[in-house]
Amino acid sequence: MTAPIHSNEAPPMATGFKVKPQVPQSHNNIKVAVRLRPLGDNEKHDDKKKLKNNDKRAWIIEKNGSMETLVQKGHGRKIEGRSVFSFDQVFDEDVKTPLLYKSIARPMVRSVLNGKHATIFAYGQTGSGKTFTMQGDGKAQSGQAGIIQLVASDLFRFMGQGEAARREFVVKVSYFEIYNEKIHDLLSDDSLSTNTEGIPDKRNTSTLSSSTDEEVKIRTNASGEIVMNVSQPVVTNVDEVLELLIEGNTQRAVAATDMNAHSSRSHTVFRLTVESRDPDEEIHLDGPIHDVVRVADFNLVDLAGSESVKTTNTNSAIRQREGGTINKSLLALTTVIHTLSLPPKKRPKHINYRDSKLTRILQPHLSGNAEMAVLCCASPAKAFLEETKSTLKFAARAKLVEMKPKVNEVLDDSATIKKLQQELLEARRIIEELKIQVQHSAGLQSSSSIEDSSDDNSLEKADLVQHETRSKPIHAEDHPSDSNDDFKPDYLTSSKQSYVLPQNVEPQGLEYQASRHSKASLDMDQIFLKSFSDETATNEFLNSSAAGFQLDAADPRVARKTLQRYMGGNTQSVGSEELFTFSGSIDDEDGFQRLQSEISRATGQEVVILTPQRQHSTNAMRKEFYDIPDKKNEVTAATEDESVDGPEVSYSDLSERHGTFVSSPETIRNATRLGGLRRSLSWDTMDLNTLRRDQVGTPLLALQSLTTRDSAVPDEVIIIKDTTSDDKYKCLMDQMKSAGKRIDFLQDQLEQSNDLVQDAYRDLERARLCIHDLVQRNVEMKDKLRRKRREDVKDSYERGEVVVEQYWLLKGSIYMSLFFFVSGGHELFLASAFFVWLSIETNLTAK
Ligand SMILES: Nc1ncnc2c1ncn2[C@@H]1O[C@H](COP(=O)(O)OP(=O)(O)OP(=O)(O)O)[C@@H](O)[C@H]1O
Repeated sequence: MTAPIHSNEAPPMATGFKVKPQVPQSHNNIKVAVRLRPLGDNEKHDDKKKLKNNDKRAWIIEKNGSMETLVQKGHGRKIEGRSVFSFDQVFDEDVKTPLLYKSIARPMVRSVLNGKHATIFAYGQTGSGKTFTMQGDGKAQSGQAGIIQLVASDLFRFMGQGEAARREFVVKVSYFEIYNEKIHDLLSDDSLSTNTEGIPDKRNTSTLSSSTDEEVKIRTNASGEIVMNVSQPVVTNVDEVLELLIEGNTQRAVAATDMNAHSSRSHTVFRLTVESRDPDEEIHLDGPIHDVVRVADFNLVDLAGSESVKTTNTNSAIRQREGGTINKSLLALTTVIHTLSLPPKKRPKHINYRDSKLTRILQPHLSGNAEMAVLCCASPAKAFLEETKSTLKFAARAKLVEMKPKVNEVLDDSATIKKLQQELLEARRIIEELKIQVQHSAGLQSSSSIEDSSDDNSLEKADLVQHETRSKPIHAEDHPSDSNDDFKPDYLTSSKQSYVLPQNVEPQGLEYQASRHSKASLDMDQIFLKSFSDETATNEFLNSSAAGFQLDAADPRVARKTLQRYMGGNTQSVGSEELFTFSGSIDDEDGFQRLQSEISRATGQEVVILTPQRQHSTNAMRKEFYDIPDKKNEVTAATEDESVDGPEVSYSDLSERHGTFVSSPETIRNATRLGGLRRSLSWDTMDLNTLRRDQVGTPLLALQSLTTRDSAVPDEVIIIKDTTSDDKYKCLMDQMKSAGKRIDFLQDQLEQSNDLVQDAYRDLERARLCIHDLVQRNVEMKDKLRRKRREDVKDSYERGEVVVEQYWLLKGSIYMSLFFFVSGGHELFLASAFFVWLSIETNLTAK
């Protein structure tokens, strides 16, 4: 065994060498460690000079502060970056992988569990020990674990420790290689074969590239992430991870070269994707709850060895081609690393990650959002001095690259699904509600159109309404027997009776039959609901909520409160003086029996009235609507402060104002006891109370809810109109109301048109001012123009005068000079010629 050349001593003074590491000590830089492998057998024996092992080595390791340094042996000048290289750690051949793992990779495992990406890649010349470092000796049952095995083991171990123990984890594995610039999924079903030993198969790489594996495509998704369609089995323990590693290895492109009997001819990426969520942590976005999920990838990259043709099998064209693409992609990696290592100011904006598949895949991590470590494997042998130097130079460059890993959190997929499902349900619910409303308003419209058709005679109109309603009784003949195929409601189909109503008893709108445990929904078309209360407030309330209840109450507040409480139910009035005379409490079974027989006698039909189930319903209702706990077995009595209907002024007051009074049995009982209400009828229809809060105000839904009730449901219910109701008054009220609305509308219109007129007037004013302004400016401009023109004319005139004068002077001078010339006055001729010349000259210069 070679003695470790790992010295903590100060560097030899003789060399005068002082290590000044250029490597920044930033915590966030790529971690770089160098691992020297033991001398190979051929390196030991191949030494013709019969040197001792120590002498065959080209490097010694020295410690310098926090850095470790590789110093080239016997090199005269010690220059950092040439013969001296400093790194975080340098491991000599005696150091076992677990030690290396502990100081370099273990902290990264914890980071990945916390949601940070991480990448470790093994770099170095072919045969330098990259695969050995990453995968150990590749055997399943061997003690020589590699980084991948150790990472997997710690990953699952740390999950159960500390903070991580609170979280839920999902681990997925993908394993792919880049061979001849093509990506192959090593875990895809069709590519797997079994090799229990896990030794990389010496797959005949001559056939590999052809067609055995389908090439995996890289694409960028909508959110800018790089995605590949590789298999990602979920693993739950370290054994499963190792099985996949072994399975994948059977597919790796490996071949024997002169340098390495199992030389990797491809770059491989073993990726552990760790997703985790804290079950207690959730956020609310637009209502629904979302889990926050941390997703981190741990890339364990075993690069193919950088190689020169001389050291590998040069005879094979395939090997040479492989070597070419390997070197090309390693060059791309080196270029990217080099660019990233430049100071920000010198760094180009665009980095060519797309130059190779390797850099493209590693781009998200290389670009900074990851913890990264480079394990540079090298041979200490003198024979590979240049190759090792090249590796160390790469390592030194990598050391300069700064990383900024962050925790990667996303919204849970399943939460997204949940959200969509909720949205779908909500949409369905809204559609159902809308359908019901449409059907309901269609019913109301048909009635109101009849009403509207006769404005003059409201009594006639009321008759029409009655006739319309009467003409559509719900009989068994209209609704053939129920079947599971069509969902015709039981209570619409089970009646075997037809109604022959007495003249003075008219069904007013709502007519239906119900039977217990009906499973179908109501046919909404058949239902016509109308309010005939003489309480304005109540009417308003009922109309606005499209409910079909009749209710009399002295105090509108009481009415409203009662309605709110009973909205899901069916509070109806049967209070006809002519028809029924009923006194005494009706909240007992006897009372109802008697009432029932009264109505039956009057109508000639057998009628079952809803039984109150008073205590149960009240308690349920208390709970549901008011959040008041059950008052077990307590009969609620109406008091001044708390009655079923809310606070009331006095019962005698009620009786004075309403000879016929409908309210809860309790109110009636108490009122009767006080002697105020002689002929009052009332019953509860608690069975029709809504099941849910959102059904309040939607009687049809409430009726539907009958179908799901376990409690006794009446077989038949007939709503009977009190013939004493003043339809005329009601119609007038309606008309008044609509007239009021119309007045309001016209008032609005008037106000709006007032506004419009005012706006138009303001605009007109503005336009007038503008025109005035323009006219003013026009006049001013014209004035200016006139003045200017006058001045110009004057100027030109003046200039013209000068020219005329000059012209005549010149002409005169010429004639004179001619005269003097002819007359022989030469001196005078010369003088006049000079004058001509002078005036011409002056004129020219002036121009
Ligand atoms: N630190 C080490 N201790 C013991 N043996 C080692 C060590 N490093 C490498 N080896 C051995 O050296 C040989 C070559 O190693 P390995 O296959 O890991 O090289 P490589 O860098 O992956 O080469 P290539 O790039 O060609 O795939 C293997 O037989 C391996 O067992």
